[in-house]
Amino acid sequence: MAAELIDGKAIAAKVRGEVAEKVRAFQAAHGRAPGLAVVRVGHDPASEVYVRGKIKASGETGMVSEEHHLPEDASTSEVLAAVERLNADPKIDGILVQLPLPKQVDEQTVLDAIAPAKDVDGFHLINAGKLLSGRKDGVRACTPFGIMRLLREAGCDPAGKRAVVIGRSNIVGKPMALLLLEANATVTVCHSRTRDLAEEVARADIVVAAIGRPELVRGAWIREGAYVIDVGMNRLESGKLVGDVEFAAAAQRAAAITPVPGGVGPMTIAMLLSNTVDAANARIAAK
Ligand SMILES: Nc1nc2c(c(=O)[nH]1)N[C@@H](CN(C=O)c1ccc(C(=O)N[C@@H](CCC(=O)O)C(=O)O)cc1)CN2
Ligand SMILES: [Mg+2]
Repeated sequence: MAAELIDGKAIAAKVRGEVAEKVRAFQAAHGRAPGLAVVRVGHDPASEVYVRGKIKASGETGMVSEEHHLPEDASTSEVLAAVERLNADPKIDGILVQLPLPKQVDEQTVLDAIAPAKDVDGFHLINAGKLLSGRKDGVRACTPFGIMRLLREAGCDPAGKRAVVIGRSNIVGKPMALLLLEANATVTVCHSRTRDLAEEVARADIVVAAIGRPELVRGAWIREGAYVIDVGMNRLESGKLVGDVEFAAAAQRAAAITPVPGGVGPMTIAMLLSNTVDAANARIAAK
């Protein structure tokens, strides 16, 4: 393997250390720890694991966290009522609603009900709009924000580079493209209808794959010396977890690449904690 491995686990541990330092300072100044509330609806097994990870990691930084679990058949109004209670709770600085939600729940209505100042996932329309309009005071979505940190730690300055983002979801692809643009990259967003994905990828100095198709991005497409970030998490029938990039072949050509697992995933949780302590400080400053 020629490429440097971008170790998301190690970088996430470093971010958590920085967050713990900020939590100590917050506690000393305000006599309480920042508070995070996680709303989980139903019994999605992966969500159970991720939420447990979020609660555990927040506790390890010294934050206070609580999980609010609603039944599988909860209505949009019931989820909204839980969010409203948390919006009004002065001990809570950050709220997130774990996705996906059961199909009867209107996801965007729920996300837009979270007070923007407590929206530590950065999915509220106001925070998405602030990112779009170049405002620095909004909350940035955790996965793309974590990827910007991974690139920085790998020594990649996106300014002037060609970046290709594969995937156009609201939680990864679109905010990723905007963060790369903010960092002065020349950004192309590709998706399932892109005519020649191989050609687009071959031109890219930075590739962010977030399309959810196992090993769609072939190693031979990667430009020599590119930075490759794999957001994909695809569980094969064999039980093996693979990304959206053909890892071994891509690593022969890339300058640096993230593994799956142990790349982007751990950063999502670390950046959530970072957003929460920042939200706690911003709420105090706004009083
Ligand atoms: N409200 C939110 N919902 C969801 C988000 C989100 O950011 N906010 N992102 C994903 C799930 N997610 C966090 O919530 C998440 C996914 C994966 C990982 C992770 O560390 N993955 C491991 C591999 C895990 C495995 O073996 O299955 C890794 O990549 O190393 C962390 C967080 C959707 N929902
Ligand atoms: Mg729905």
